[in-house]
Amino acid sequence: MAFGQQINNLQDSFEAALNLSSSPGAVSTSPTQSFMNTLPHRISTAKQQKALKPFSTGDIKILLLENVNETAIEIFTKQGYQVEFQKSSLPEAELIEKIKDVHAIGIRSKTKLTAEILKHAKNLVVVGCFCIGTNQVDLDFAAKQGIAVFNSPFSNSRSVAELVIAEIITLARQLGDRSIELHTGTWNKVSAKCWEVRGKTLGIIGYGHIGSQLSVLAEALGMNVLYYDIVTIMSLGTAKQVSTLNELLNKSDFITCHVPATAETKNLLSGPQFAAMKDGSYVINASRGTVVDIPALIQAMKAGKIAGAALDVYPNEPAKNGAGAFADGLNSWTTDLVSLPNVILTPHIGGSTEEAQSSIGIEVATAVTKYINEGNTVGAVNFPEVSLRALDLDQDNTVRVLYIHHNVPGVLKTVNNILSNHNIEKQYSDSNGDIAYLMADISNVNQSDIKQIYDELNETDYKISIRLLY
Ligand SMILES: NC(=O)C1=CN([C@@H]2O[C@H](COP(=O)(O)OP(=O)(O)OC[C@H]3O[C@@H](n4cnc5c(N)ncnc54)[C@H](O)[C@@H]3O)[C@@H](O)[C@H]2O)C=CC1
Ligand SMILES: O=C(O)C(=O)COP(=O)(O)O
Repeated sequence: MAFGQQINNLQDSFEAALNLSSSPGAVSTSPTQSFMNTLPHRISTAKQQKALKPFSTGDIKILLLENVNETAIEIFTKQGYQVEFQKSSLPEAELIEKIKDVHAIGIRSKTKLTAEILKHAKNLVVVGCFCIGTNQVDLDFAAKQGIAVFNSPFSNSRSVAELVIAEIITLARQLGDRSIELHTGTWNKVSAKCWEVRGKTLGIIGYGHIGSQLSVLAEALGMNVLYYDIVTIMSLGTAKQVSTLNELLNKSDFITCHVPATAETKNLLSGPQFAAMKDGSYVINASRGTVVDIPALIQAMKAGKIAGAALDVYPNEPAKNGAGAFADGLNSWTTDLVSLPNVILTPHIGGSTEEAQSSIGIEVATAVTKYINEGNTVGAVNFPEVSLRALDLDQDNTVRVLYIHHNVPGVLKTVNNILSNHNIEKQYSDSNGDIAYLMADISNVNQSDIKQIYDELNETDYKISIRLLY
């Protein structure tokens, strides 16, 4: 089949690019490591009770939650990692138990990795968010623990944009209501308050990956597009950026949100914003459940101000699929919302297509693997982006030093002094806020040197986490 073949080719090319062959050895530690770690490549900071020995991919444990795509499972399994897969997210207590043991975790939008949970993650080096949003992870806390976080910044943006196009027409033609009526035997052929979308104005809040794709698709349908964003962005097609949210609200027939969940976007659309919209306008939210104040939306709909709404995301979302999962008081307004006409409710499926999930699986699993095997952080969302070309395993006695540290003066001098008896073949260092990351390949290192280098680096005050790959 053409689609399947395309996916396989994509995976092949990713793997070719990665050259995911055997892994170097490694030792590592971080201040949060338990006194006595159980894994061969982790040694205690205080007492080096484990012999330093080459790292084996077979020791790496990965927990995959929320039905992460099989493309990711394949990549991790091929590496020889130990992979545990769960279809849903986990209750907090179970997550804490499981996260204590693993080196990598793969999640989607549902699993919250708060500081409270991450502080139990004694062996964790990397989080893979198999989605776009990363608001579910405490990124700063993770960085301070030396845990890199990766996501897939655009693999599902087209899927979301297409869903929103479908919703615009569905709302304009009241398709949801007509379909429900006919399912229950009622023939209701009406044209009142049903519209073409051609010539109408779409107002996009957040003109990023999704908002800008949507803009192109909407223009192809003959819509005029306005957008509001906190940064100035060049428009695609003939879309126009407006300088205030209010201007967008006043002028648009359809308003759709594509912003991240931040303190600033919480209840971005609430009572005053609904009041500022044109009478009979439509509201769409496929970003995050915090962005639209749903009780205020219900009020505006009951008052006849808003003619329809499509929601894909909610402040509280069920942990797993199943009858009754949404209607059981998870959110106080559910009964009110479902009783309104022309409201489309979808269970956070904006990015849920075969194409998106497959390519997200490949992209994030590839980044996570490159970090575990090579220390490469290109694409990390909470770390400095550092990369050196793959370690040459044929070159004897070469060690890659991965040194994550607090971003303070004097670190390079100290670290290079420690490495100075060896030839530094390559070195790269970068910082991101309080966190900095140094990667160096050094040659002519024997087994006893490895231990000494490790011990000396481990004594430095500003280290967060150290791994030596060989
Ligand atoms: N329903 C679903 O299944 C999915 C939902 N999403 C959500 O959609 C959001 C947007 O995704 P992308 O377009 O890929 O993100 P993006 O980062 O490419 O674009 C977000 C845009 O919002 C702008 N922005 C941020 N704060 C703003 C504010 N206060 N007011 C106006 N604009 C603001 C940014 O400047 C940026 O241009 C994600 O953060 C995620 O939460 C993403 C994928 C799937
Ligand atoms: O990519 C995102 O941010 C999404 O919201 C999609 O989330 P999901 O992978 O469907 O849990």
